[in-house]
Amino acid sequence: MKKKSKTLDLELTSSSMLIETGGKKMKKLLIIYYSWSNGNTERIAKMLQSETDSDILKIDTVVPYSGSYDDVVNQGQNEVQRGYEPEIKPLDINIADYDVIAVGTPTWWYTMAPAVKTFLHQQDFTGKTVVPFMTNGGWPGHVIKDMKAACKGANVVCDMQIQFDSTGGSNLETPQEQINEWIQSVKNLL
Ligand SMILES: Cc1cc2nc3c(=O)[nH]c(=O)nc-3n(C[C@H](O)[C@H](O)[C@H](O)COP(=O)(O)O)c2cc1C
Repeated sequence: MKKKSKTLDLELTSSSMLIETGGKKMKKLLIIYYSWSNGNTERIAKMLQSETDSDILKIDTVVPYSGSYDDVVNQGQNEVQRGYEPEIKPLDINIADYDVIAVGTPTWWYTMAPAVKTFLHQQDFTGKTVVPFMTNGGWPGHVIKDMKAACKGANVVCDMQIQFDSTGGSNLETPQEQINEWIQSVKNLL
């Protein structure tokens, strides 16, 4: 008797959950990004967050980059050339808890920022859907190709390149309409 009512409880819970989600089980989205210069990549990450039911997290290096913009451009070049992967701060999430992981990076010397490379190489993406997005100043290089190669096992979809101004500033060049279309395509995955 006791066992039967427990089963009924469970059935009621799952059917009310289905009603809440319009009869469709929603997939869980994590947005994780690195952003250094002006918060350009963070801006895009937050646009996606504002339109989705998602968790969002920023990647930080243990040792912060310091000096002038040009100092960091030079340091970044050196790190990219060496394939250096800086240590990143521990992340308060487990990607196993998510179905779709959107990963954002600025372009650093035609590839992803080194901190994002560290992150991608730390994870097991088997069975996950990964949405790579990047910002750049007009020289996108091979960021998306490199991100795809770094998250082995993932189903990589809806990749997006967003251009800001060529002086390394925060003026958005990609039309907002294109970004909205991309956000809609990510929503369609959920
Ligand atoms: C170290 C470094 C290297 C960069 N290399 C490139 C590049 O190869 N191609 C490009 O288009 N922009 C490059 N940029 C510009 C940034 O990708 C662009 O401004 C980006 O939107 C910054 O994003 P954030 O504000 O989120 O850091 C570089 C910037 C830095 C700091």
